[in-house]
Amino acid sequence: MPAPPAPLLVAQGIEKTFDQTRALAGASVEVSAGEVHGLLGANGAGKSTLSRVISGHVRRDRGTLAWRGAALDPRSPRDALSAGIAMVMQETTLAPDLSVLENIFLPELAQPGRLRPALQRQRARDILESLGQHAALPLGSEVRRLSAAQRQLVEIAKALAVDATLIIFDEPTASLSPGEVERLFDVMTRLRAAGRALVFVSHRLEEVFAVTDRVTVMREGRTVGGSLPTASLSQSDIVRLMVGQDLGRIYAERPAVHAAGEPVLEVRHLCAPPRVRDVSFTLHRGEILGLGGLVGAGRSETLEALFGLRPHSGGEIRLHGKAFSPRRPADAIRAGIGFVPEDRRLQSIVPDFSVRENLLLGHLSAYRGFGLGYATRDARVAELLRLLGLPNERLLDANMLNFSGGMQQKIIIARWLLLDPRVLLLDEPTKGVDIVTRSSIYAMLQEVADRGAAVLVVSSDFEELLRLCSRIAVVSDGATIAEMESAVLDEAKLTLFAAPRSSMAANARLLADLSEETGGAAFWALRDGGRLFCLNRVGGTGVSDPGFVAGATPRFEETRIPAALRSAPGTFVAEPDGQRSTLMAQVHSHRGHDLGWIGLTVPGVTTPDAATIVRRVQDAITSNI
Ligand SMILES: Nc1ncnc2c1ncn2[C@@H]1O[C@H](COP(=O)(O)OP(=O)(O)OP(=O)(O)O)[C@@H](O)[C@H]1O
Repeated sequence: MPAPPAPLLVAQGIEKTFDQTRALAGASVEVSAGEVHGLLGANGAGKSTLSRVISGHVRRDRGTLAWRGAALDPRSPRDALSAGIAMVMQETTLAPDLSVLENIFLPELAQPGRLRPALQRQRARDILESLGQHAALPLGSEVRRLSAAQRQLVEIAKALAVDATLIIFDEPTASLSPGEVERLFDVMTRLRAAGRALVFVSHRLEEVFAVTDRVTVMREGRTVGGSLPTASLSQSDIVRLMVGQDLGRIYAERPAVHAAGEPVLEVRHLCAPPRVRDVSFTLHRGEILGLGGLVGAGRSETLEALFGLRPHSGGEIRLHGKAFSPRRPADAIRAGIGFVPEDRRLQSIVPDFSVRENLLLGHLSAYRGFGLGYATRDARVAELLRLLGLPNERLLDANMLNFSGGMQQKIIIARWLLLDPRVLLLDEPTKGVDIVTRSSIYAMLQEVADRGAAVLVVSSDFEELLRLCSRIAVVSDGATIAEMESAVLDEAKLTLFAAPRSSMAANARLLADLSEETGGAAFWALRDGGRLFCLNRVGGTGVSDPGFVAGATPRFEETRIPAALRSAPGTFVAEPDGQRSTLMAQVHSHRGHDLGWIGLTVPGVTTPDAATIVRRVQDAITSNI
């Protein structure tokens, strides 16, 4: 990479204290045009505060800011915006009732002399075009109807409408699924190529390596490594800078073959409108089961229905073999179910309460005084302190807000552990949590499962699902479409299963058309080492396995590996029976994920035409996923 040009922004020795908390104690960062600069650090290191100082949301106490070589002193976000600095926050600041277009041009700065609506529309289209996202946003749609990823795109377009040169992204990937993350990275890469400077805050180190050019690492409010080229660093270099010590393995070793205990929670065809249509899975004693899928697929709503927060209108839930229909959370808690929701701040913590009070909250709501005796309870609290890595019992009386997001999350999980739950439901348990805390949360969950609880984890982080969970059930558009051992899955296969129903149905139709045109049998298969799993097979008579079309669970069956795949992929190869030949062609998603193979078995001798048709289907599938 060529040496970056003179820095656009230089922040030096920034200090900031909130009440008692010293958030920044000498933080510095330099950002140049045309780079993606990672801002890293453990929870509470001061990344957000530094970002907010630069973008005018927070006033610094001490230190200097320079922008294009001149002193900068933003007193408000508007000041920073007029200099060309914008921030895309974790919680978007959009007006939900206004349209996409109205939001993009909401800042007065974006409307010099007030652009006429037609011009606004054209300008918004140009901006989205420059991001390669012209089709991604309906300009007239109300922002409340958009997905998290679309709202983020509106924020970016809003920054570009005022021609921001520096855009700070504060944990932009926390609520996105892998495909959406890649799309965001594509947008960021285009912004960088256009000469803009980007600051990227993230706890996911694989993302940092994927998208940043340089990184600045913070610890306890200070910069401990400034503008280091990402390519010169390893993951352990970064962790060492972040926490001052090495971190062992992040994920505990999963047993290769899961010895499942008896079923604890059996969910059959659960329907909980509007999102959950047909969710089925079985959760066993002592296992960690993942519920994977895209944001909006209905996973959180499934957990809410199981915890009595959302009524279900159909299907069956069985707990320890008995029908279970919770009407309110207290029903679920009494039945031994704990729930860690996605939004810590809104749904979980009581900010003004102490850690002790927050810990005991589940206990109180479940038992109203008839639970554990004081002595037992205090002994359990002491044990939990050890599990939490809290050094000092006095911290129990500290206010919850004194702790970083990661520590708050551990306290919320511990709240449920105090009740010895038989089932623990967790929604995105490591969202916004740094790598060190994440690793201790994984260890906590493993310990809970080892003690015999059944753990159900919703996560959009596919790597986390694959490494933490022994099995994964994938939900797509409100229905489970696969439930299998993590060992036979990888990120690409999860991506394939999680794809929206509409694109999978379109793919099944493509296979059906292929069968019809060639008079053969088309199928889609995934290779796993020496085995081939057939996903859906479409025979000459039409769709024989209607899985993806009808919304039923597709059979995911092991099949023999055709000669075509063993000897010459991409060409027709005669089958051993001498009657048929098969062609196997690899399919990728448009983002390059390996999606396995499509195969076509045709009677007799083949014509080159069939191969051309296969290629057409292959391309069509690629653009669908
Ligand atoms: N408005 C505020 N009032 C009081 N304390 C605050 C405020 N904002 C931040 N802090 C505290 O300042 C410290 C640094 O917080 P900051 O959010 O900047 O860290 P961070 O590195 O962005 O953390 P995370 O990765 O968890 O987002 C933390 O101890 C936090 O509790």
